[in-house]
Amino acid sequence: MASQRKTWNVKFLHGNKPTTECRYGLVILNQPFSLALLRRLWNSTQWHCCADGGANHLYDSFPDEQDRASHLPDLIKGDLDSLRADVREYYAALDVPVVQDDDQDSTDLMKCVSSLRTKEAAEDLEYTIILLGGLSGRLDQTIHTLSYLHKLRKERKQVFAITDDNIGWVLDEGEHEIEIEHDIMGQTCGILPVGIDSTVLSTSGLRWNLENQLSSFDGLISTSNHLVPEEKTVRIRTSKPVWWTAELKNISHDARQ
Ligand SMILES: Nc1ncnc2c1ncn2[C@@H]1O[C@H](COP(=O)(O)OP(=O)(O)OP(=O)(O)O)[C@@H](O)[C@H]1O
Ligand SMILES: Cc1ncc(C[n+]2csc(CCO)c2C)c(N)n1
Repeated sequence: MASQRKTWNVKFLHGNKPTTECRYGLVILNQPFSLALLRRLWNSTQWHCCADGGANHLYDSFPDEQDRASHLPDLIKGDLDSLRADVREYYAALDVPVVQDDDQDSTDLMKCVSSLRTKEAAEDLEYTIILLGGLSGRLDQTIHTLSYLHKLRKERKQVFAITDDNIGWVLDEGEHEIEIEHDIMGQTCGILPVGIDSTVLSTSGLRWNLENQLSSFDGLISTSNHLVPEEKTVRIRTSKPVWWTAELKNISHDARQ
């Protein structure tokens, strides 16, 4: 097993501006999301990109024109089969780059990440990627998200997928410390052996912990596990990459929205 230990914090869920040394990129996918979640993730990221029809959701999120115009994405990219004509015209008129890539062997999500790679190479920086959406809805797209983040772990330090219900990401083989934001995360969580034959898991900080236990799609899977209110850190050791997911609390009644 690799001897790396990684620390994860998800403070960006609070919607605060990131500190200058961290770079965050938001990729808005073609899925419904709450305005409350969008605002938080928008505020905590420096680069904003819409995957094709993701721009429709961004546009529709802001009925107020001033609000809409102050949330312009840096890029809209995809094969553009989902982007509405009125949305395209609106953003193009405000000089948002709308890039059509007709490749039918890659998804619009992949096309956005490809543009971020180019930007990163120019800036000599790595961005933490936050996907808004991708964990529910169409099963083929959902599995694509699970698979794509599994692959991206080999080239990137941090990629998160976030919906109104969940946050999830891939824990590569090794040791992980996850800082829990109890005010935002709900109690339910899971460790999912997706894309691997099996893994050996040890955990602490959960309601039901594992101690060198084999987990596989065909066997034990830790679903419906619970975070413990007293525990600020969850530790997970895994011999193969796994998906970690935690439920999010409903933030749409937040006073700031
Ligand atoms: N129903 C969905 N469930 C989960 N993720 C989705 C869903 N629809 C879209 N996405 C995500 O949003 C991105 C942009 O959406 P878009 O509808 O433009 O997809 P696409 O890549 O053109 O795929 P398709 O042609 O199969 O719809 C997708 O690449 C995918 O990551
Ligand atoms: C084996 C195989 N299966 C499906 C597709 C179709 N496809 C995959 S990504 C994509 C773009 C979606 O915007 C499309 C149409 C393919 N090319 N190859």
